[in-house]
Amino acid sequence: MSDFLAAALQLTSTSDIDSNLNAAEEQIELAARRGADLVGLPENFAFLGEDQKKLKIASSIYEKCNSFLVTMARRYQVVLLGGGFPVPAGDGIRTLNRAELFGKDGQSLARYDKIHLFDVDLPEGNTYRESETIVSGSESPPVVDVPGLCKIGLSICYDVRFPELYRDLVNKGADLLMIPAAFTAFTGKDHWQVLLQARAIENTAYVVAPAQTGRHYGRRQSHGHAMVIDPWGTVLADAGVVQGAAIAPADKERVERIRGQMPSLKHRKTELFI
Ligand SMILES: O=C(O)CNC(=O)[C@H](CS)NC(=O)CCC(=O)C(=O)O
Repeated sequence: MSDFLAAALQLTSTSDIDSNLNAAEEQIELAARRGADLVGLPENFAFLGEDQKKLKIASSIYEKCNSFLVTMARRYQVVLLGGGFPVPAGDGIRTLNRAELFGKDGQSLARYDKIHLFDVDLPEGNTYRESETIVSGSESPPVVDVPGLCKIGLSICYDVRFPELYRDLVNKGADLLMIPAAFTAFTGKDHWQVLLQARAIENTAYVVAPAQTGRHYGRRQSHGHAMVIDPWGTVLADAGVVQGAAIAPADKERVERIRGQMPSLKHRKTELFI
């Protein structure tokens, strides 16, 4: 039996760091009490506010996130993903947007700096220019074999639209794909669940997708629906639109079983494609 419970947490983060971290701890504790071994926090869990404010206090957000994640992993004995937090980029202005996985002892297991930046003008009027405040990561995301769980691959939010990133994670052995997000309400209603299920089905892998939900500041509103999806593409848990968690069992053997039933990864003709 190598079953474990995976929790995709859902938050409504604002520009108030302390209250965001308190809300995050509350959900981590609830998930741990329900028996979760793997717990994911969404993108922007510690701060979701105006870009200029974020840049001004970036190093303090980073310090707080780092010690928070180490403390929470140890306190609640969970493998914990900080799904996206700013890390000063070294140019004194912008930041990296980092996801980092911590073990139960608080050790850092893997980290990933978001590659694909959300520079999009949405038809509803909102404009996003992530590259104005964030430097793109320069390395493909990692896969880490977490003892007692499975091989976990990292990604962040907008990455979900780039299937080649997940194919790379699966080529590196991933059984489970972490997709922490702050998906917009506008794109989320049409794209979020479809994209997540597609990534799960085409890679025959679990998807654990923590999410932001509701109104954060100004017109910024997130879609919610944090999810756990199995390697067949079935949604095992959906957090709806309130703060909380989607919690469901994951199991390495189930990945192998479903890859046996639907061996599409084995039928690839990679030699025909660039
Ligand atoms: O703003 C920050 O502080 C940090 N970054 C985010 O929240 C990012 C960029 S605005 N959000 C997304 O990538 C949403 C993608 C999305 O919604 C889609 O692909 O449709």
